[in-house]
Amino acid sequence: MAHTSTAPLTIIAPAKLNLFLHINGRREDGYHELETLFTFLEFGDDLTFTVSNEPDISVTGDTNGIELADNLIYKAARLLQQHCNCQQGASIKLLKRLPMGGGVGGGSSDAATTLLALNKLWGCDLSLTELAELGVKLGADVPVFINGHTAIAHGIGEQLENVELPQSWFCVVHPGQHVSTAKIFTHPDLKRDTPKLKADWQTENLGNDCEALVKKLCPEVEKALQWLLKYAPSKMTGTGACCFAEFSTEAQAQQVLAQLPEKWTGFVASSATLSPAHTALNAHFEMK
Ligand SMILES: C[C@@](CO)(OP(=O)(O)O)[C@H](O)COP(=O)(O)OP(=O)(O)OC[C@H]1O[C@@H](n2ccc(N)nc2=O)[C@H](O)[C@@H]1O
Ligand SMILES: Nc1ncnc2c1ncn2[C@@H]1O[C@H](COP(=O)(O)OP(=O)(O)O)[C@@H](O)[C@H]1O
Repeated sequence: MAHTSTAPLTIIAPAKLNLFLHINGRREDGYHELETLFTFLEFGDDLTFTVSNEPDISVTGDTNGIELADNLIYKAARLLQQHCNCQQGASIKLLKRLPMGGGVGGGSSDAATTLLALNKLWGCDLSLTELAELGVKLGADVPVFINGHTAIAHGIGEQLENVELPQSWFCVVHPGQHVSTAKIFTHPDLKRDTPKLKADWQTENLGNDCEALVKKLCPEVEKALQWLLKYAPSKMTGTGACCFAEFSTEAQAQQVLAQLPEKWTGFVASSATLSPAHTALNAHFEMK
């Protein structure tokens, strides 16, 4: 049944990190075969949904110059509305914390949180599998945010194998450069020939196949990786530009963040096995 209250509901769109990212090959359609370990962070954008009985959809707040029709939040809402022939609409307000084009999946996470929240609020009642099938039309990263569990992704990122990892703390640094995912994936120098994982893989020794190319194209990424390396092993997430280091306590991660050069921004957050968006939605709808 549709949610009848029009009270605003705020749900997080969490960041993700790729704890490793291997590229195993390139398909004929240009997409790449990947193996990558996704974890969620307890840090992200906030989306506030107010449902209405008119079919209009608006997105306000920190839209950062993105046209409404291009905003992944708007695209996700329209896709669900059309798919379910839903007569209701929504106004959605965005509080942006995640750097755009930063490799922490902000746009994909915003899209996934929109699908998850409106599915409940409009009473569409699609399963997570159905939502993920809709979501992949918006981006290869959307299904992992719909699935909502720490996972290794195979295929182009849409085939998910849930895994359990101990909780860690991450210091994430954004070295101020925007990296276009499409530019990295179309670059002739990208490493695309890593063999598939063996059964006994260990996270610690696995890297990011985009890192060498992005370091060459974006010197600030190389500098951020070197800076973090003074404190702990450092890696880049996704196609960059954010870099991160892992710690066992919050205090250790905060100590590193406190030293961050002023020209960069960063944050500290713990990992979460279950996506904080799912946790928030489950808590809200169980209380109803
Ligand atoms: C590689 C990752 C790792 O998380 O990079 P980040 O974007 O997070 O940095 C993602 O899977 C990206 O997912 P997403 O950002 O949703 O990708 P899309 O919008 O579908 O595609 C952006 C561009 O990347 C290319 N692309 C994407 C995924 C993939 N497996 N192979 C590709 O070649 C597509 O050809 C497209 O030109
Ligand atoms: N709501 C949104 N938030 C962020 N980016 C968006 C959004 N809607 C569309 N985009 C577009 O998607 C691109 C990739 O965004 P993002 O997901 O932040 O990057 P990444 O996948 O590298 O983390 C942005 O450069 C922007 O043009």
